[in-house]
Amino acid sequence: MAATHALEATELVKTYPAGRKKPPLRALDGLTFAVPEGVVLGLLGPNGAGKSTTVKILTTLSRADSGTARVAGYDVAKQQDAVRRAIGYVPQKSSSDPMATGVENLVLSGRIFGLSRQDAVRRAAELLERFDLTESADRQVRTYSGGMQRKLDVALGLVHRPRVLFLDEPTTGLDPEARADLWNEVGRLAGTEGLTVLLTTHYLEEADRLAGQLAIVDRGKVVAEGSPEALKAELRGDSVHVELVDPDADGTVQRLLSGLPGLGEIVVEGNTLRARVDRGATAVPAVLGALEEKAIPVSAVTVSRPSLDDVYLRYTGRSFKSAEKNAGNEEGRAA
Ligand SMILES: Nc1ncnc2c1ncn2[C@@H]1O[C@H](COP(=O)(O)OP(=O)(O)OP(=O)(O)O)[C@@H](O)[C@H]1O
Repeated sequence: MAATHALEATELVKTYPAGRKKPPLRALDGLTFAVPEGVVLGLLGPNGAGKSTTVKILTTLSRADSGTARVAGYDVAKQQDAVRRAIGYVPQKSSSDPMATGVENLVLSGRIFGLSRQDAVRRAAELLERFDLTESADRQVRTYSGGMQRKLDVALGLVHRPRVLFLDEPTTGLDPEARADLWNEVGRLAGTEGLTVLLTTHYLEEADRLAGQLAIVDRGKVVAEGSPEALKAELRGDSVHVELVDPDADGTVQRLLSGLPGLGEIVVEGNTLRARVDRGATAVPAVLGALEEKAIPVSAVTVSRPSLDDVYLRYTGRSFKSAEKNAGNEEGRAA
């Protein structure tokens, strides 16, 4: 069945019980997005934003309280078997058997998906080649590096030739080189093989690099959607970041700068001040002058083109870093 969209989520709501006498936690609060075939969709959000809950619903491991979702054209609530056949799922934790070899893991997985022994062996060889693991095919997986294990995990998700692949935080814990290697592999899968990929991540750089389309998730909702380039291009002008020597405890800096012309979206978090300006070259002297006049010491200033962090800030009112930091302490969102 040809799908207009390979992935489609409409107004998904999911609540979890939050314990005695507490209102239920609203993990998804009307989450909506749509992705055409062959695109890498990045679901970007801090811990607790609702990414894993979304993936669980789309892979039929969990049910939404309300709303609908379709994967490869199939309804996740009503056509679960068809959805399961159409998807590959690479969980955060490896599903390979560390005591078995790479090729044994792949062949077993192929057999579970119903391939004949001969087809499973052929598919395993193809995938080992594809992920540059042929030389290590006969070694136990426990001897693999982190990057090799992750590549094998992705290969395991592809054994049955799915149309949509789910990657849950695929590069967490990998060193920069292994991360870049996996980024190349994933980019190739979508680019040359027409696979649709849903990738969850809390790395801004990963989202920027890999996602053809990005959905920024915050508190159970998609707050912004588009290609990373388009989202950044919507923010005109420059970003100014000022590191203050002391935190702006009483809001003096915020008030002071709010009065300056040409400065918008001023956010002060601890020692860091961020603002959007039409032109960095003219705004910086004005900002520094105003701070100096009030004897507020500054340790560093940078001017840059808008980043995804600025996009996040624009739509949520907080920086990505502070949202990550606070995610663990948050009381949760009452339903
Ligand atoms: N089984 C559960 N029972 C109760 N609360 C849950 C359950 N699963 C998730 N939650 C809560 O729902 C919210 C969304 O969680 P979810 O795991 O979807 O977020 P996430 O964006 O994937 O974060 P992470 O990057 O940490 O996996 C969080 O506040 C989380 O604590």
